[in-house]
Amino acid sequence: MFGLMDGFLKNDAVSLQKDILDHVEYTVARSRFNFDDFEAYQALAHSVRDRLIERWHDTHQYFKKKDPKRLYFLSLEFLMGRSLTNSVTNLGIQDQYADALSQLGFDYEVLAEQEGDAALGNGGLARLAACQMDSLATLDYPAWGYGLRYQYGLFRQIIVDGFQHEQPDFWLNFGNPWEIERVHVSYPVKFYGTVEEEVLNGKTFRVWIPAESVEAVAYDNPIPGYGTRNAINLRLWAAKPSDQYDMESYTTGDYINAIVNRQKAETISNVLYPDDRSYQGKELRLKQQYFFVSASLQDIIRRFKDLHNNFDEFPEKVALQINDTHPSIAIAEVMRVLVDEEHLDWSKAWGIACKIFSVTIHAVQPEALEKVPIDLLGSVLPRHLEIIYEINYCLMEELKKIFGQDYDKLSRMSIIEEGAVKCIRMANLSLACCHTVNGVSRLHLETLKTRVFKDFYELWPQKFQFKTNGVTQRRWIVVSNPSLCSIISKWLGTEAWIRNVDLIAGLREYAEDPDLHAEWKNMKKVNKMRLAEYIETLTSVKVSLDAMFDVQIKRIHEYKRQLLNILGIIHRYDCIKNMDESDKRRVVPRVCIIGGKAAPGYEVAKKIIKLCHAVADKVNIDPDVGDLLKVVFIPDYNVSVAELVIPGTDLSQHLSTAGHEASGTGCMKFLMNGSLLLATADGSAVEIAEEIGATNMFLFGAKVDEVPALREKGTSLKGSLQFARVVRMVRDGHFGFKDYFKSLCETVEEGKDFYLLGYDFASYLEAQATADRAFVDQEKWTQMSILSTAGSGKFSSDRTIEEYAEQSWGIEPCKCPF
Ligand SMILES: CCc1ccc([C@H](C)CC(=O)N[C@@H]2O[C@H](CO)[C@@H](O)[C@H](O)[C@H]2O)cc1
Repeated sequence: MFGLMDGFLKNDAVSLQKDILDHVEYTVARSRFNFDDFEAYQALAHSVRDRLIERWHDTHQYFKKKDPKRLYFLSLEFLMGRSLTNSVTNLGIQDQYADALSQLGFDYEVLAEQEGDAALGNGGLARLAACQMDSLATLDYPAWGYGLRYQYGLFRQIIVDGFQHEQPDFWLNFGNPWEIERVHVSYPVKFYGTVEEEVLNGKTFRVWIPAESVEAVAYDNPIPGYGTRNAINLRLWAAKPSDQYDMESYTTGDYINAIVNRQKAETISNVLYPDDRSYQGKELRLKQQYFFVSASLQDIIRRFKDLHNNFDEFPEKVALQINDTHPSIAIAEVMRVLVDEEHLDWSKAWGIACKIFSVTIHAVQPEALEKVPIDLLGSVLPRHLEIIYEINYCLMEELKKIFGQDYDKLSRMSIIEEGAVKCIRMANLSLACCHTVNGVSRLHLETLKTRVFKDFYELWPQKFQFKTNGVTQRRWIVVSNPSLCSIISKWLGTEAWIRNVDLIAGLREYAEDPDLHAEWKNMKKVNKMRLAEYIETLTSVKVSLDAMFDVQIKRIHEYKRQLLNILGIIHRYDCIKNMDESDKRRVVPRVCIIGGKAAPGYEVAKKIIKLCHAVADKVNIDPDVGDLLKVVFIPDYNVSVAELVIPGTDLSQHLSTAGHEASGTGCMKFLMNGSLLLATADGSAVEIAEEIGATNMFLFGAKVDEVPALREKGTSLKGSLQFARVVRMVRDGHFGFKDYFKSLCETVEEGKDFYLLGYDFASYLEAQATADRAFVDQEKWTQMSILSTAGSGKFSSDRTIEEYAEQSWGIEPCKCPF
């Protein structure tokens, strides 16, 4: 029903052809008789964009009419990936487009490959934000996403002789059909300067006299919901020189300098920080955070004031979600605007701030929590520093009333961190203000309650909640695994699961059905063939489809223990080398696939990437091993690569030391696609085991409450003999680069093995052996695979968003009727 008649634009194949050819001629400006695949893609994208814009307009007209409470989702990162196929799928016109294009002599898949990824983020946090936008739109919530329009996304990973090199990702080179530049939606953002005292009818006010102004211009990215007319907005800000010419240099003919200064302004939003580890207190990073926060709040308050003139109503109309502490300067900015510009008194303003803000923390390691040096904040945002001091003063006064002279606790809870470099603890600022503090899995919240934010939890237990992460089944099944999508719809007898994924549990009753098994195995084979072709094209390694495709794809981090995976591979290789032919016949062939980017300055992570290549170079050419074991590092891992690798995976690995992965979302995508999980009981894996049954996955390793004691043990903690042997092989140069890998081996030496690779190695090998045995019985494996998909419903971002809407944001669906 929906999709055929779409506003004014028709979606029958002939109309689509006409629109595409019109865009070839009038938008891409190529003759309709001579254009290449990329130009065809651009024209196709613009014809889809037209249909998104119609829905965007209708949705926002309707929101304006209904004036519902809106959610504003502030995130410094959105990892959107490609938009074309996701958009036509959510518009429900994929088939019409495929027909229209084939009649024009084009293959839809070929054109879809022309699109580059929008990689405006690092990893989990960023992709989660993108999945959540898809669910917010599909569930008809009146929501806006706000972020930065980086000109350079996450670097391209180029591998040269096994080493990672970073290449700038200038993704806007050929323009971006998925955005609409809103030249009229722009706001000045101020920086630096001083704060003066001003008296106004007897009342003294603090007035910020900024020294620099940069213009923020909006770029709108329509986000279509699936199976609804609603399309919400992701508004990304780009910095432009403000039109206030500094006439001074202009008149002195120092024209060039004037232009250079103007250009300097633009750099604020230019590049994404590629580091998802610790916060380095960089000035540009702080300016990026304040730039998008200030522009977003000016936009939000302008929209509120269009229909309201009393800030008492603000909390009823606005919910502000900050994605980790990166946008938490927004708290000080709201106080500045309400007190300095709207002249509300402090406590009233604070009351409003505490009603509108909620935060989600995505990290476990205290060092990932942001601390801004006071000098830096004082120079870039002098008035905000004053406000944060005032907020901290009120907090300390409140705590003194409760905890008296317990100065240790007061100094732990203070927003101001004394010490060599006095800092602002952005997490404590967020906790002091936000009405809800969310963890991203049940286990993560326990860690926040008992370790990271213990003091605050004891003071405000009601603020602490968890919203277990989720992923959108639209992109991660319907778009990336169409053959699985049709199997599910066929056996459930409906497509309703795409909007209501709890229905997917209906597959359970067919988990042993031989016909479903046959279709399921064929689906996996088709996806493995696609992956095998991709691997051969990229790495010229030929892999056998009968092998188990074993995958670990995520950012490279010591706590994610890609090194444990590689040491496990070396063990497997070593065993095969020492086998006789009869033993070899019982070996379950494996293709071990690893992929992920290392933060440019993260040396240990880069060594792990090199070691993976060094092992691959040795194993893949070893005649004694042949097809029994292949090792592949997939370069430049990103959203589109994940969409290709995940459907073709038999076994996925999630090896974080228990207590270190806040949630993990890759595991959920593998689960939805019927790949079995080999994992530690960490983050969301614990909840996955509850949903599908621990016997349908391969759990191993120390449990979260065992880790601290094991670490205490230090040198007395003996790794297994096998572990010592494989580390020795690396140290002795078995894979070359002896000196280069020395420090890497030292990270897992007894007494220094912080992430417990040695301790967990034995149970890891056991879990791997159990997986081997399970894989031999293909019917058993297929049943476990079907039960994995059937148990994945909980891990849809739709469930996550519904929980946030009901328990944190207090927003209701607002479905555009026409
Ligand atoms: C300041 C630099 C920086 C940038 C990004 C981050 C992110 C919080 C890191 C991140 O992506 N965390 C991941 O978030 C996912 C979504 O909630 C979780 O599933 C992962 O467990 C968590 O590591 C930390 C530090």
